[in-house]
Amino acid sequence: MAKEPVIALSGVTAELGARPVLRGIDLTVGRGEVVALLGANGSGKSTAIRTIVGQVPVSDGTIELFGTPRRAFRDWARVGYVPQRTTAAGGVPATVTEIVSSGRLSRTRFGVFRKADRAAVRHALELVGMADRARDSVDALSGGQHQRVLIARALVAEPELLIMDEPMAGVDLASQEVLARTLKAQVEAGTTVLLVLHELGPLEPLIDRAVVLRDGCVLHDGPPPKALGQHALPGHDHVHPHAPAGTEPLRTGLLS
Ligand SMILES: Nc1ncnc2c1ncn2[C@@H]1O[C@H](COP(=O)(O)OP(=O)(O)OP(=O)(O)O)[C@@H](O)[C@H]1O
Repeated sequence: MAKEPVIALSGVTAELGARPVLRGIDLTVGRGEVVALLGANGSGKSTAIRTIVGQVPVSDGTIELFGTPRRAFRDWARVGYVPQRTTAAGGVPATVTEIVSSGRLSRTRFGVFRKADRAAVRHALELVGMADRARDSVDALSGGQHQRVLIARALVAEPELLIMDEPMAGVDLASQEVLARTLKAQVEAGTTVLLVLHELGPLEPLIDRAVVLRDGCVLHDGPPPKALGQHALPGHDHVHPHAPAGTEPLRTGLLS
């Protein structure tokens, strides 16, 4: 790859419990690239990105971030992470501003917020269209609004690399549009993006490359599938509407 790799996984294996979940993953994301990680439920997509951010230990292989072995990497302010959506506050009452501010701590000195940090929080909330909800409790938000707050939290440190786990899952259409627009602006500004998706959907125009996992292995690494959504991918269980009743699903896709 001509571009400097921002993420480089080589032969990565990982187990959860006794179960092998990643079985030798190679994955490179170059600077400025937008890579979608696709695959059926349970294929290991979340686990793959959780190894990158250090939440799942690796039993073999290597991971580098910005050319540095993950274990030695300390510059986490360069990385924005949006986990698979759960309640950010976990039942603890927190305001939208508090959640987003927590993403800025890595840029502060000893956690002291200066004017520029407060401006960054405001700006991140504006980017995702949530500035008018800044003082609200996150408990009062819809799923889509919640997701916008998590994305603002990831953007507020102005990361060079964004890693997102299913950012569009359970998100209403209005929020999907806001998120697609926000992401487009980030990509145009040169941010590198690795994101888990179930289908390309509204983000399709932004995706440079798709990596498809099956059973913890890379099945495809190349241009995103054309005819969009899951139908384009081999492994998709697909019954043709005109197929005779009782026909076995045609296994053409990767996603099911
Ligand atoms: N904490 C855990 N302990 C044991 N097994 C787990 C754990 N978390 C996930 N797994 C298993 O690991 C496999 C991969 O899970 P992972 O969440 O990485 O898949 P995924 O491709 O992201 O799926 P989804 O699209 O459903 O999020 C699955 O079979 C899952 O059941």
